[in-house]
Amino acid sequence: MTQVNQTKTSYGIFFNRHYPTIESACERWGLVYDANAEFELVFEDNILTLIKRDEPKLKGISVDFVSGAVAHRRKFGGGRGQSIAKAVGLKQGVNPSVVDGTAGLGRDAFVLASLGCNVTMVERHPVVAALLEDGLRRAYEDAEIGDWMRERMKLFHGSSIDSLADAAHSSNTEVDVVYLDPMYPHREKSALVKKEMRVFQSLVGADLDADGLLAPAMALASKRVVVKRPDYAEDLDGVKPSMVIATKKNRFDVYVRAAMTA
Ligand SMILES: C[S@@+](CC[C@H](N)C(=O)[O-])C[C@H]1O[C@@H](n2cnc3c(N)ncnc32)[C@H](O)[C@@H]1O
Repeated sequence: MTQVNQTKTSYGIFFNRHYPTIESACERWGLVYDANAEFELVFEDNILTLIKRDEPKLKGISVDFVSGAVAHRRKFGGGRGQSIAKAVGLKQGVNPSVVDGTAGLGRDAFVLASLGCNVTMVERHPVVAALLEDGLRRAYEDAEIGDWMRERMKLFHGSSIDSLADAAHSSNTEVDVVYLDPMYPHREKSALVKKEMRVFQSLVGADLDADGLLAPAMALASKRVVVKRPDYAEDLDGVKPSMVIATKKNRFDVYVRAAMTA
């Protein structure tokens, strides 16, 4: 079962209008046919893929939790010793519930879910949400990971700035951690940015309103807010974190509200 809450928006995209599967996916996500659109969605080998039409040599983007890089990381990536696991406060006997307020391609959310967290992903871009829904569909059906994926990973389509604040007002269910990884304006020349990231970045752009995420995240999270930033970035909304966990190129800024208990 795909667990998706949909908000209708309208976004122009190119796709094959004679292919019912892709037509219905586009209709579901409010993606309207545009012959001159910069991006194309294709559905091949049971996978929805995004292609940048003026750079056909760049690999398309799709969400694949079953095989490829994220599956490899699940098996060999260092488990709860990883920096992201420490940042959200995963320790023996503690499986925090997490809202990932900037889901993107769901990689960080998947790492956390595979380590035992219940993760609700929030994504506002309709094309990214469509790719995530497709990745979840295949993962939910998979013999190896399907059972726990259906239990632990959900998708919500909408803006976190509104939905986190709404959830905080009306919440009966406790959210331990809000995780944020907004797109940061890249300082490297675009040719140096990894090819796949280039397609993704040109699709979603820089999240210039990211500072507005911190206050609703702090209102919702009962234990902590974790913000992933490039090492050279300033603090989100100018607010100093309680602690910082540094990795090679990034850091996790942790805003602690309460101790993490089982
Ligand atoms: C850098 S990507 C996140 C990558 C993700 N951590 C991963 O591991 O794949 C940022 C994503 O957050 C989304 N986003 C930014 N601001 C948002 C908001 N206020 N509400 C919902 N989604 C948001 C963007 O559309 C983009 O897809």
